[in-house]
Amino acid sequence: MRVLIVTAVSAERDAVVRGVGATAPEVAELPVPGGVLHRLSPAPPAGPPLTVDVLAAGVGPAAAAAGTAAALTAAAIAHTPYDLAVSAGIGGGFGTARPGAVRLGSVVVADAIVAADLGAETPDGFTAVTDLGFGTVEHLPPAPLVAAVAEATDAVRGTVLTVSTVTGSAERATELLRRHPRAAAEAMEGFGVAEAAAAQSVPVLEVRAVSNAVGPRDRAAWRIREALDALTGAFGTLAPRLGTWTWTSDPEGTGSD
Ligand SMILES: O=C(O)c1cccc(C(=O)CC[C@H]2O[C@@H](n3cnc4c(=O)[nH]cnc43)[C@H](O)[C@@H]2O)c1
Repeated sequence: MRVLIVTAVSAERDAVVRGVGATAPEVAELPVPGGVLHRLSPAPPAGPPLTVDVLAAGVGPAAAAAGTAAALTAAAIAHTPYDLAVSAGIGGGFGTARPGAVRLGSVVVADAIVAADLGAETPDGFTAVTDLGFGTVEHLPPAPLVAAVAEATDAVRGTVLTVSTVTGSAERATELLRRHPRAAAEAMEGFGVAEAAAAQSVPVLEVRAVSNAVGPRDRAAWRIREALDALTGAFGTLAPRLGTWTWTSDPEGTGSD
């Protein structure tokens, strides 16, 4: 079982490596085009041997897609393809101020990965590329895997939006929630990882630890340290179990929000 975990920045990669490394020391740093894979081999309680590679590919969906594609392709050429690609990092949580909503420091597992700003502005408002007849705006991680990961890590399940611009106003947050009522979090890379994975028929997962509320920009209120610690905790819990879970991918990679 081989798993590729893609983060945006090195602080997120290091948080994931600390979590996975709780049950396995890092065994290698391997160059891939545009980055370095940090390889770990956690011992699963059962099942086949597990290799986990962690890559910081850069901020935004384009960097995420480029880094993921490079790593997946290098592994496929070496006849050691990955079984799963994971987008991981911190993210903004929707409705963090509401009772019962996603809280700072909590973990979100995506049951849908949605490109929220891939489309066109029209006189009638935003139109997704799919409504213009192009491509896709959504990828669905395998439901059994999402359920297993959410249960193991006590995570919230919901749509995770991918945006190229961090939301900075209450109006934008409200508009995103109107279009995506199941949105639990937003980040900037999940859809890029998912597009690259889908191109090679590799299942995808997205795991986010909530560092801030989606809404009016208040960088001083971001709780990055707490979110990185939550990310470490989540991957410490789920990494050794990855090899014990089975899942089937959604061959269409599409669905409704
Ligand atoms: O300043 C630091 O120490 C630091 C440490 C780790 C990560 C960061 C980042 O700024 C990561 C950027 C990354 O975070 C995601 N993110 C977080 N909150 C949001 C949000 O509200 N909306 C969209 N994206 C968010 C995003 O995926 C970025 O790539 C800093």
